Amino acid sequence: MNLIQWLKIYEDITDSLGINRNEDLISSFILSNYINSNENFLKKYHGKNFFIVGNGKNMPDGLNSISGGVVIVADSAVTRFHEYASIKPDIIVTDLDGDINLIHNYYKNGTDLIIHAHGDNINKILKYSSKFPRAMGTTQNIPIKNIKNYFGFTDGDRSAFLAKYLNASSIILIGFCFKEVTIKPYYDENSIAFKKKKLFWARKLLEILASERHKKFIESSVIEI
Ligand SMILES: Nc1ncnc2c1ncn2[C@@H]1O[C@H](COP(=O)(O)OP(=O)(O)OP(=O)(O)O)[C@@H](O)[C@H]1O
Ligand SMILES: Nc1nc2c(c(=O)[nH]1)N=C(CO)CN2
Repeated sequence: MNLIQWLKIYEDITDSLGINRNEDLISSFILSNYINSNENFLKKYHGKNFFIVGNGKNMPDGLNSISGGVVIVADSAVTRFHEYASIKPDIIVTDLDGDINLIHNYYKNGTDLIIHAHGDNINKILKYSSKFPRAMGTTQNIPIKNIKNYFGFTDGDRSAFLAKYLNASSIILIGFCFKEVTIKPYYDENSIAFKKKKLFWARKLLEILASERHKKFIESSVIEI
């Protein structure tokens, strides 16, 4: 995928979800003031095997498959990852929606952080991003200054696109369940419907990524793409 192809998909996603693309852009400019200006710290991950941990119900079933490699935990998946896994994530990819104290504790202990800017997390960026000065920033819109676009939409599929960008030897998805969304306590009917649409796009994007890697996308608690 290249940026032009991504921006076409992004247009389809934002149209289908009713997302304002200008607000996404404004959010990136705000985030760019708070964080690291380069991605050099990512070099150490080049060419490795990657395990991406999502927040599907089936996540605990897949955690045993992690052996060596780089572990990326997607946002709120950090809560059950902390409960069930005895290792620390190498990277957390977040739109600052997950447990901030837990994310900050991992960060203080060396976990790298990729913060995603979008139009619906501007308040969280203003409130929390100064706690993470060595984090990298991403956008789903046009990249600007120190804010990159590695492609992808939800924290989970964006993590997989980051692994692809880092030339991953293998990408294993754990805790990706497309049959049933994981409901957070504060979700109402509208947010459940919104989340289902997001997950639809996450799956579509992961299928595209799998086909770029000449892999067949087969749903299970451990998916290799
Ligand atoms: N069944 C599932 N329910 C929720 N997330 C899932 C599921 N299966 C896989 N995931 C992946 O886990 C990632 C982390 O979950 P999380 O609940 O933090 O979602 P999110 O992307 O931050 O969405 P939102 O900000 O809308 O809550 C998601 O981005 C998604 O890609
Ligand atoms: N504008 C906007 N962009 C997003 C959103 C969202 O709620 N609003 N959620 C995402 C992943 O969960 C990714 N991108």
